[in-house]
Amino acid sequence: MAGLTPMMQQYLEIHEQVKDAILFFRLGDFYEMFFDDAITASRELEITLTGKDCGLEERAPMCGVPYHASENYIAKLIEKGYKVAICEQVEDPKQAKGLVKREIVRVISPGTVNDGKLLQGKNNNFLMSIYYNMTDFGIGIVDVSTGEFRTSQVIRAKNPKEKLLDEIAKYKPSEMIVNTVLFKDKWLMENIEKRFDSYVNILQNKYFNLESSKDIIKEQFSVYSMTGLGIEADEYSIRASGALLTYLQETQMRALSHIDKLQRYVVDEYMAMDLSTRRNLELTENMRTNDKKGSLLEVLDKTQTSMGGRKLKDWIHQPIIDVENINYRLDAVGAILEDVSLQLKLEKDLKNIYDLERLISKISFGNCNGRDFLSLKNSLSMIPSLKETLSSLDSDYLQKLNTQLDTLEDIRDLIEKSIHPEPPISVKEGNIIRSGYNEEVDYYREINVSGKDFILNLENAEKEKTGIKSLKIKFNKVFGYYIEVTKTNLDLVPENYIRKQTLANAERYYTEELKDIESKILNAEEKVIDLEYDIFQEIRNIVLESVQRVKKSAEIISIVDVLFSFAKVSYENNYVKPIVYSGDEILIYEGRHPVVENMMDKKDFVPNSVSLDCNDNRMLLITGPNMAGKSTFIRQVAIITLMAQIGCYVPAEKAKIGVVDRIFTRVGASDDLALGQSTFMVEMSEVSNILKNATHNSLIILDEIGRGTSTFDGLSIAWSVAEYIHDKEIIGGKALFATHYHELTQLEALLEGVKNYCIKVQENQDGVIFLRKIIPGSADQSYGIEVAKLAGLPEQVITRAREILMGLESSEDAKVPPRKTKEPQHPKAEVNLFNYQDKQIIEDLKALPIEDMSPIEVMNYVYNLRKKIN
Ligand SMILES: Nc1ncnc2c1ncn2[C@@H]1O[C@H](COP(=O)(O)OP(=O)(O)OP(=O)(O)O)[C@@H](O)[C@H]1O
Repeated sequence: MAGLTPMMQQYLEIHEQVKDAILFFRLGDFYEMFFDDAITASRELEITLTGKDCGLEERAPMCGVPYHASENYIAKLIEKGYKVAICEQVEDPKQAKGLVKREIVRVISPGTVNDGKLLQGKNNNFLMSIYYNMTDFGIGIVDVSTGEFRTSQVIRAKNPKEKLLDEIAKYKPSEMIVNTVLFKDKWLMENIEKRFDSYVNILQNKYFNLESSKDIIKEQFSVYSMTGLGIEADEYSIRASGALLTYLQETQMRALSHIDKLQRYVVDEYMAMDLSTRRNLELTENMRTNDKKGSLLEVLDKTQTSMGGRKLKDWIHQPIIDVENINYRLDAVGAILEDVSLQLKLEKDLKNIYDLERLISKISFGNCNGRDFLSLKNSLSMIPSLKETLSSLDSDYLQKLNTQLDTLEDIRDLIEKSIHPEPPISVKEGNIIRSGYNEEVDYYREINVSGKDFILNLENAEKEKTGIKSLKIKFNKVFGYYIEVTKTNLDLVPENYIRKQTLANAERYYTEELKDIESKILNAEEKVIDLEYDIFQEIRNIVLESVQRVKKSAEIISIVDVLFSFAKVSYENNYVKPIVYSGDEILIYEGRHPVVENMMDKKDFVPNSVSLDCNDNRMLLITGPNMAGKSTFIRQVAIITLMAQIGCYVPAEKAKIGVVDRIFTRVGASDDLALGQSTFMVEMSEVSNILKNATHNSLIILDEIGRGTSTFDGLSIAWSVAEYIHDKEIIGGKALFATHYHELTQLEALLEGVKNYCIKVQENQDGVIFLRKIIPGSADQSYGIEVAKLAGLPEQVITRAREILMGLESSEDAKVPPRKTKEPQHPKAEVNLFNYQDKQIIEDLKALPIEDMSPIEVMNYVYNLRKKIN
């Protein structure tokens, strides 16, 4: 723009490259923002907005943040959903003639944060790309902070949209990139945007181009063809991965060398779960607070390393279905459990290992310092001991892992002998290379040290020579070394002193000798800092050649850590090894809910057994009063099954688990008002998803479906859903069905696979006592009023409710009995429950051949009747 200052012109030109980001423009010790960015940033970060002369009549709005504190500010903007482009000075401002060269070095978006404040407390930070074409899809996922890159594809799935949502739910990425076909799919986009708190970028088709994707994949992973990665036949994986890499290259600018391995996985090799099942079972987050507290993850997480913590979360979200692999894991847990002293030793070894995955990516990115190298060395030093422990454990899996575990002694020794034991934070301050590693560094350091001694000696000599006792040799950045003499001693100053500066009370001088020493010292100081920096970079490059080895060891350590965690939690909570096999049965003897149990005194939790199969016991109908423990029981069956399938021992006395391919849950009123749907609508969509996707091998958990609508509608729906799931021709999977509709218990007599169970309560004169024990049969009462009493409803309301209930249960025409209290303001208490007077209806009802009618016919009749009387 004409009239603009050159710097402002440069600013605008650079901003053109990243129009959608806030540009952090490096100016000395600050990042400055101008124009609209400044207005946005000052508002969002609550920092002062000023103005800068930009060559135009009006000053440009401007605000800035100090470089050293920028991480916090960037974190804040990313959290609020902005992208930030970092623009650095690429030449030394002191050396530059005219305008300093600047360029964007990185664009940070929610999915590409690699370290710093935003990652604190976060287990992962996924960026996901999706290539979707209505029937198939491919995905690529990367955790930029560790460099882990995965890809998969699903071809001609029965319900590709649901399957895609399941995969997104597995990772809950911070950011997604999607192709235009997906963007145009209104239903999918709406669900993605509403269900996931993710930043969505729509990329043009060229990003997903097959040929250019292959090229960029080959380049990134150093392979000659897709065969080397095992994805030659996976067109959709290639497209999604290609787009992901292109996007990363465009935004990250700097080397992505830490992303060096592509992991292909097959979606169907894992148990599938949709987002609401993950939420309902509170796998990694508590449903109400959205944090780890109160989740299965919290109970199982005894990992000692951050890598192990991430791996555990990954395993919980991806239970496996391969029986052999599950048993491999279970045997390993057993081996660790068997020997308590080895378990303790393992804990100690693991505890001292830092996050190798993040350390190595920090080193790849170049934002590392001497302390990171020391952490790396200290962690690697633990590997020999870890190997020794593993070799004593009697498990094929652990032995296999141990043989693959590289001790990386060469790297450890290199760091040991080269890096200073107490390096500073900055790599440009010196003191980063250990003495004795490099002769040149030692030589200059010696000059530096002895030079400072020379200065002291010179100071003493000059004091003696001149007789000025207060004479001092000092140093400052502007003048270097100088001799300072107070005004009272000026007459003693010898002739060879050359004046440098006059102060109010003193004069400053230098001598030829002082200058000589100074130049030696300063040169040596500068030299050694530069030299140390170069050597540090050389060491970094050597370490980088072993990135793959470090990552492999990190992966193994993370797996060992999870297995250790399973053993520790099983030991502390008395979990047992389940028998996992590929049959139909789920038999749990005296099972417990791991999270509910953990929240109370353990002895107070009442264990319960279950027997499910795909024949006579394929649908268990659980009735029982409110608060009896129905939801806890049915969820615990799902959680125990899931725990077994991730390779963990289970909270029970005995368990035999036939692996399931999916767990479905429809639990309680998880109304999603944010989704703009009513409670009932959400419930029905979830049920619909179950009915469309469940198979013979699925485990289905239904908690009070139909509750969100009128009793008859709800009962009819619950009834027909139960029939549909029970039907072997359609689904025939294993199901647990908790309900308050006592009418449903009639199904036991009608369908061969249905069994009734209820939860025992005891009555006494004060109300009910919950025994929490599940027994065969159906509950006779719902005890809703007793529970309401326990909840503290006023006595008057409770007494009146009992009266009404008795009236409803006893009187033929179900009238609400009159109130005994006199409350004149209110309408008369005598209300006809159904408000029907029509004698004919009563006659019809009396004549109804109810014994010959099926329950559905009865319900339809009642339903129509209700319509009539309304
Ligand atoms: N087996 C058990 N042992 C001990 N306490 C239990 C057990 N099961 C459940 N509880 C306790 O009872 C509370 C209520 O359980 P839950 O929500 O499962 O009941 P519910 O029958 O589903 O109730 P509602 O029908 O009102 O939803 C739980 O929060 C837990 O504290």
